Amino acid sequence: MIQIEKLRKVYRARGREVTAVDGVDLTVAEGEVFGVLGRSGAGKSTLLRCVNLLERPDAGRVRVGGRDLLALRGPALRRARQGIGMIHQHFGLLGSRTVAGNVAFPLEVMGVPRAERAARVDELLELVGLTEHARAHPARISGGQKQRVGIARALAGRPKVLLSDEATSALDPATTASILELLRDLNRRLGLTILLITHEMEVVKRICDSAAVMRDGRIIESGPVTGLLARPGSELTQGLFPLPPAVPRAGSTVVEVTFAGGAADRPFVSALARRFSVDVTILGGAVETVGGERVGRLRLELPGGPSANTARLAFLRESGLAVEVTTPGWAPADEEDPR
Ligand SMILES: Nc1ncnc2c1ncn2[C@@H]1O[C@H](COP(=O)(O)OP(=O)(O)OP(=O)(O)O)[C@@H](O)[C@H]1O
Repeated sequence: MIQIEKLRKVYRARGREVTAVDGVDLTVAEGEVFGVLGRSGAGKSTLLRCVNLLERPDAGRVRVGGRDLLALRGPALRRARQGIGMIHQHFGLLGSRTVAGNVAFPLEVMGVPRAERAARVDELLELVGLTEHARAHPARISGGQKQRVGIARALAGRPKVLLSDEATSALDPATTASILELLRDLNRRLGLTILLITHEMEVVKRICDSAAVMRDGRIIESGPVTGLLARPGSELTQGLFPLPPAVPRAGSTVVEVTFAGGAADRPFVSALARRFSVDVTILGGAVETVGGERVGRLRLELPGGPSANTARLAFLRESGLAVEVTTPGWAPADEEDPR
C-alpha cells in the first residue's frame, strides 16, 4: 500500500545541512499497522511527512496505493492526498468550532454539499464514539476525546491510509490504550492501513503488525514484530523488554534468550537443566503478549565459559529460541557454534 524507496530529505538552514532521512526503503502492506520507532531526532516525523508530501523529499520515490505521488501535480495530487488521513500529537483542532464543526471542516474544503456533510459528520462521530459531544467545543473535552475528533476529521475523505504522528504521546496510559484500541478497530473494520511513528514501545506492543527502528535518518531494523523479536540483538526486543544490567560471576556465561509463539509455551529452562544437569540462574526477564502471541526475553547465567556451554546454547537454539551470549568481554569467535 505504501512503498518508499531510497527516500532522502535534507534540511538546509543558516548554511547548515541536516540529513533527516538518509536513503530509507520501507514497504507497508495493505491493511497493516506499521510502527516506526526511534529516539528524538531520528527522522521519524520527516519520514512520515514525506509520505503525504507535507515535506517534499530531495530524492527517492513514494508510492501510495500504486500511485507515484512525486509525479502528481494539481488536482491529481490533491485527490491522492485526500486518500491519506493524518493525526497529530497535539490534535490541531479549531478552538472556535464545535466537535462537529471540526469534523465538517475537511468536508467543506472538499466541497461536499451541506446535507451530505451533516450525514457524514454524524457517521464519523458515531465511528469514534463522540455523538454525544457533537456540540461541545474542544476546550470542554478531554485529551482522548480531542484525539477522537482528530481521527474522525482525518477519516472524513474516506482515506485508505492513516498517518499517525505520535498520536498518543500527549495522553495518559489509560487514554492511550483506548485510542490504540480505536485505531486497531478502525484498521480492522475499514481495512485502513496505518503508518504511525512513536517513541513509545507500548504502541508497538499493542497494535503494530510490523515495525521499523530508525536511527540517524536510517532504518536499522524492520519487519513483522514477532519476526524482529526472534532476531538476536534486536533493538526492538531490547526496547520492549529492557533488562537491568547484569554482573555475572567469574567463570560463568550470560545469555539472553528471546522467545515467541510456540517456543514461549515450552518449559525450556527446566528442559535445559535436566538435559545437561546444569544449574541455570535467571538474572532477569519479561514476558508480554504482543500481537496476540506470548513473547519474552530472559537473561540466564550458566556455569562455565562459552566453550563449556556450546552444546547447551545449541540445544536452546534448536528449541526455536533466539540466543545471544552477552557475557562482558565475550567475542563471537569464542562461541564454537554461532548459529
Ligand atoms: N524544518 C526543519 N528544518 C531544519 N531541520 C529540521 C527540520 N525538521 C527537522 N529537522 C531536523 O531533522 C532531524 C530529524 O527530525 P525529525 O523531527 O524528523 O525527527 P523525529 O525522529 O521525528 O524526532 P522528534 O520525535 O523529536 O520529532 C533532526 O535533526 C531535526 O533537528
